[in-house]
Amino acid sequence: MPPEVPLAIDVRGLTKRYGPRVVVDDVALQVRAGRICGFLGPNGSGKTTTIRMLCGLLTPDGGAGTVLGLDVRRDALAIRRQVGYMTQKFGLYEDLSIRQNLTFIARLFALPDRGRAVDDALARLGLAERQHQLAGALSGGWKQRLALAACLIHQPRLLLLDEPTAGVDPKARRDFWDQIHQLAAQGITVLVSTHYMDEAERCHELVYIAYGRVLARGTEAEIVAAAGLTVFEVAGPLEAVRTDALKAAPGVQSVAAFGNAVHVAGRDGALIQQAVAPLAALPGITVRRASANLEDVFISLIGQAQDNFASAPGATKS
Ligand SMILES: Nc1ncnc2c1ncn2[C@@H]1O[C@H](COP(=O)(O)OP(=O)(O)OP(=O)(O)O)[C@@H](O)[C@H]1O
Repeated sequence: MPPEVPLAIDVRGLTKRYGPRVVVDDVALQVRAGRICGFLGPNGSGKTTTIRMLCGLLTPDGGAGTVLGLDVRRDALAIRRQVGYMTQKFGLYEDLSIRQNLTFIARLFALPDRGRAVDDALARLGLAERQHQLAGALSGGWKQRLALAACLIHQPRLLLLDEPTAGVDPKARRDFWDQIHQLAAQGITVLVSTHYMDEAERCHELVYIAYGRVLARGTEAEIVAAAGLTVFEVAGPLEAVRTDALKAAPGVQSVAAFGNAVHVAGRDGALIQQAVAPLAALPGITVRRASANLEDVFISLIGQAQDNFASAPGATKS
């Protein structure tokens, strides 16, 4: 990405406390215009809180920076007008039709030509034919599409999407991601939180947060490389494999099942090899070196974070 592309999000030191608990702790985020940045982390790690500070709905207790060139502390109202925020709950009126929901949002933004803005949003998301259906009667995938239409109606330059595909079927998720990539190609910046690894892989770049702190950032390849994990895949009749013993073995940071295999990962290659070597003697079991994937890395990072932060005063528990 050429450095002359402006930063749509450029914040540092972002911090939020609830009482004695620091739920977002010194977070820095930089996302260039037109990029799709995946925001990952376990439940309760501070993603929603960070997103709400970025769109001006929550005032940070610390930190500074800009969103779309506007001051994240001073210009909250102006930021809100240029940002599309999709919440986890979609925020639709179930007893209004698709069109009525969009008209309502267009009114909230006091858009000058409401009818046209609604028509454009309906057309863009393929909702025109269903415009008179009640939102409450739509399937999860169509609700999600309507929610995306609603957050695009004022033509925002930045989309903040908080777990937009939770509970949505694979076809609808694929359509959604195609749409997100089309929007990014038009120059719209997207910060999207997700728990799905296949969605993380569709992002241009990723930020991983746990206990309110950023633990990893970069492209998928950069994050995997930086983690420096050694991974062995143990496959075969896994009933014979004592995964609890594996988890407790020195140097093992994660043991995760993938279909008929488990991935055993850690940073110390020699220790990992030592842990898995005896398994190769079990009947039908094969042990081979594998490439680390994002999930291996994130499981390993959260394990380290638990050791480092979970017992710290004010730590958030997920
Ligand atoms: N208004 C509030 N008052 C007190 N604590 C809060 C408040 N809002 C959030 N928290 C706490 O802050 C922490 C971070 O919450 P947040 O919703 O930002 O996490 P998240 O990463 O979005 O989680 P999830 O993946 O489950 O959506 C959690 O421990 C949560 O309980």
